[in-house]
Amino acid sequence: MAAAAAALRTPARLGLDGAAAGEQWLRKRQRQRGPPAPVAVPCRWKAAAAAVVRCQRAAGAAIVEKKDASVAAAQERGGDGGAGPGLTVVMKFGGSSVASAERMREVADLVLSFPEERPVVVLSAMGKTTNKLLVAGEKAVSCGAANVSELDELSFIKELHLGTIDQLGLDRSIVCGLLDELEQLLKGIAMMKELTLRTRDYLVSFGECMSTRIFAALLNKIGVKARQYDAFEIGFITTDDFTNADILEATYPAVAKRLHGDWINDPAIPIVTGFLGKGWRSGAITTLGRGGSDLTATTIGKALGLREIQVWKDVDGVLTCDPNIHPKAKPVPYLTFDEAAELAYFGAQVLHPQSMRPAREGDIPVRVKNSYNRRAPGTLITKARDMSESILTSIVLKSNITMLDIVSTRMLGQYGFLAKVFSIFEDLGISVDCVATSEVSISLTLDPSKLWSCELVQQKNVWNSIYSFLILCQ
Ligand SMILES: Nc1ncnc2c1ncn2[C@@H]1O[C@H](COP(=O)(O)OP(=O)(O)O)[C@@H](O)[C@H]1O
Ligand SMILES: N[C@@H](CC(=O)OP(=O)(O)O)C(=O)O
Repeated sequence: MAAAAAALRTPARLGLDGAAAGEQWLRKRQRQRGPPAPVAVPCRWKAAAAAVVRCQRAAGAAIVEKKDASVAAAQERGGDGGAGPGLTVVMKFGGSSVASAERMREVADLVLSFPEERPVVVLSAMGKTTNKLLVAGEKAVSCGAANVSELDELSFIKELHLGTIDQLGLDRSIVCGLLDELEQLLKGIAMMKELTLRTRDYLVSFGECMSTRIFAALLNKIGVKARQYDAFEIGFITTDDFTNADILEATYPAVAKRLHGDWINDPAIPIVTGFLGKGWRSGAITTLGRGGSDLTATTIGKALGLREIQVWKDVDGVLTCDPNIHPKAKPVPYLTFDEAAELAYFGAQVLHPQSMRPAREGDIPVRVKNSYNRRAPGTLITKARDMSESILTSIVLKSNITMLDIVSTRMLGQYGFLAKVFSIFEDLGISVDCVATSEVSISLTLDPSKLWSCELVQQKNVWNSIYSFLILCQ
């Protein structure tokens, strides 16, 4: 892998210094683009705006609504993902892909190596920035406001971002305001001696806000017009479940309207923050759960009805198992949305568990590729695939499972027993992963992220309801 990456970094291939690659790309783009077309169906957007209002009045309904207004609108627009003037693909780059100045250059080169595409770029925070921000927040709770400036993690984040900007020859002012704001926030946490989930989301948002600003500035410097967007400012509307928010249906028309409208009026590659949204009730910054930039990418793909969603990682696609467990894991060439969703849900860290949903709903292929080894074919995820040869697709390991065994002879020949058990979990809002039953027992595994994020395990009444049910069963 190191050899492949080194080969791709030759100056001839990069060609970024003289802005030649950028200018070449721009010229080709202008030849292909032709005259800008108006937004084809303005009445659709009025319908979408009405949907936003409905969502604000009844969030619950908005969460469960499955209607695909944005997909229909995008398709009716004449297929922005086709040969028309619109954007064609999403290219999402994870933290490992943009971990340094050298990696940012490499990714810029990679984006420009597809001159036939009109991409939307989604970025995660640089390298391990999100983890560092979280540790800084934890430390700030007890370190005292006077000591915040000395936190190792804050110094690391400052050095990483300012160092990257210097190496790329950009202006430090791109992130100076954000770094000051970050330090102020950490001082606020230190003064309050508390780090709420809401503050945690605000805190980690600095990672994506900085990486996207740096990358957009890099593209502009090399002569490729790019425009940075904070997802929470362009219509990514979510539930107010801080650290694990769900995207609301109103997001699709809002995001499509903004990105498509800007592109038509003044074409520039959109560079969008992954992972972030805006709580519909609180108006505060939310996050989509760890690894949530994948979901940002598929949401944009569906919103704009794009041709393809590309998710660029540091591995050759979805592998037959976690390479940290078995280094000889092999890439899986094809997967269905359902298989990928299941793998992600049951622990394959490579994709965000919810990320397949928008892609499946919009029927947009997802390609998982390696930004360190771009020639590797990667994994193509689509609605259906040839299953005739497949025996075992991939193996995942999910640790920290909470398992509950309910054993009672009162189940024998009875009806409604399972219904009673599951109604308790429904009341408590606990998601059940796996179920096995026999005539006298039920074994359940519970989704740990929901358990811990809701802090349900600490609520006595939860366990009281389960215990009293178990006693009833005896
Ligand atoms: N089945 C799997 N296939 C591929 N990668 C996996 C799998 N299970 C776990 N991983 C891990 O997921 C990592 C890629 O996901 P992630 O770190 O979220 O990437 P990024 O930050 O680039 O989006 C890989 O480096 C690998 O260690
Ligand atoms: N930066 C966030 C969001 C994300 O998607 O990251 P990555 O693409 O590097 O997994 C995280 O670390 O969770």
